[in-house]
Amino acid sequence: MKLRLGLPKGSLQEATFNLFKQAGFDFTIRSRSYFPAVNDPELEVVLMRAQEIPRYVNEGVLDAGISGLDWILENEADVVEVADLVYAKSTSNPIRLVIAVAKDSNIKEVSDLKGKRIATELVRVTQKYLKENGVEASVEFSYGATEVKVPDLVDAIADITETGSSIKANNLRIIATILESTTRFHANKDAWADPWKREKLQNMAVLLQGALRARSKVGLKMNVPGDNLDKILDVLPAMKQPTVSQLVHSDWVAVEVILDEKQVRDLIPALKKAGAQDIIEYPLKKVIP
Ligand SMILES: Nc1ncnc2c1ncn2[C@@H]1O[C@H](COP(=O)(O)OP(=O)(O)OP(=O)(O)O)[C@@H](O)[C@H]1O
Ligand SMILES: O=P(O)(O)OC[C@H]1O[C@H](OP(=O)(O)OP(=O)(O)O)[C@H](O)[C@@H]1O
Ligand SMILES: [Mg+2]
Repeated sequence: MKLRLGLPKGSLQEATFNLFKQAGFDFTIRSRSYFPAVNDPELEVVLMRAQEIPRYVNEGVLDAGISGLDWILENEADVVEVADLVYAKSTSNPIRLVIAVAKDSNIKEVSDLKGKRIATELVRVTQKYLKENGVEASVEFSYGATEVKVPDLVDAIADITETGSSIKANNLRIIATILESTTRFHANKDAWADPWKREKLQNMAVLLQGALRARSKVGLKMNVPGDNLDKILDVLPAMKQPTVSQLVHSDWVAVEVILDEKQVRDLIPALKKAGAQDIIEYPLKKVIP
């Protein structure tokens, strides 16, 4: 038995391949081939556009796939969400589908879009949003490079923003957020109903989530004179349960803890001050609660 999996070409490709690698799935792409080789004989992988993956998952051509929530909604794909994977092209944050206008435009809010022209790759999602807000406007499909169409070709755009640099570079101003979107590991309903496929999907989800969770965390290990242990435990973040082990032939102990990487910069000097020595920090590949 094999699970047929669609992975995105384009914006999400590199980040997706990196995440899968960290999760233990290694892909090799031969040039121009859309069928990467993978080190898991239970997987059959197809590279496709993110726009189309939810549709093919919905239709059962693929058992499962990776794409953004934006394209799942745009395709009105009735799929099972196996895992919400919070990563995008260049960050680990959700992205936003926003409506933007030229900086000096007199369009200030959604109601000002009445009778205006809006270009977007996500026509249905945009139309639905305008309808919910009681605004009648003309929404036209854009193949991409949408930002450059304002103000000469259209009055506004609905486009993805991640770092904000495209909005800034094109002198645009955001007037509304239609949707926050993250990357979704989603499956076909019949595939989900198949016990073997469901278990495979769930196992993959654990590994993928574990890999993502590990990215913001590190391990910290140190040696501490037994007398200083209480002081050290006071410094360490309260909700953590450090592992304390006795060093052989010594009254020193080793303390080990997993914590958010962003805490480490303040913590290491404090630990040193409290008497810790031989402090090491190491990266983690997976964290499974
Ligand atoms: N920074 C980003 N810019 C655009 N899309 C992003 C970004 N980060 C994540 N995504 C997600 O990637 C998918 C975009 O893929 P899509 O195939 O529409 O375009 P693309 O990969 O950017 O290709 P193209 O270069 O033709 O625009 C969407 O689901 C979107 O949510
Ligand atoms: O906020 P930012 O980090 O700048 O990212 C958002 C930009 O990235 C995407 O463009 P893409 O590279 O897919 O090109 P496209 O416009 O041709 O789709 C998206 O459509 C925005 O233009
Ligand atoms: Mg794009």
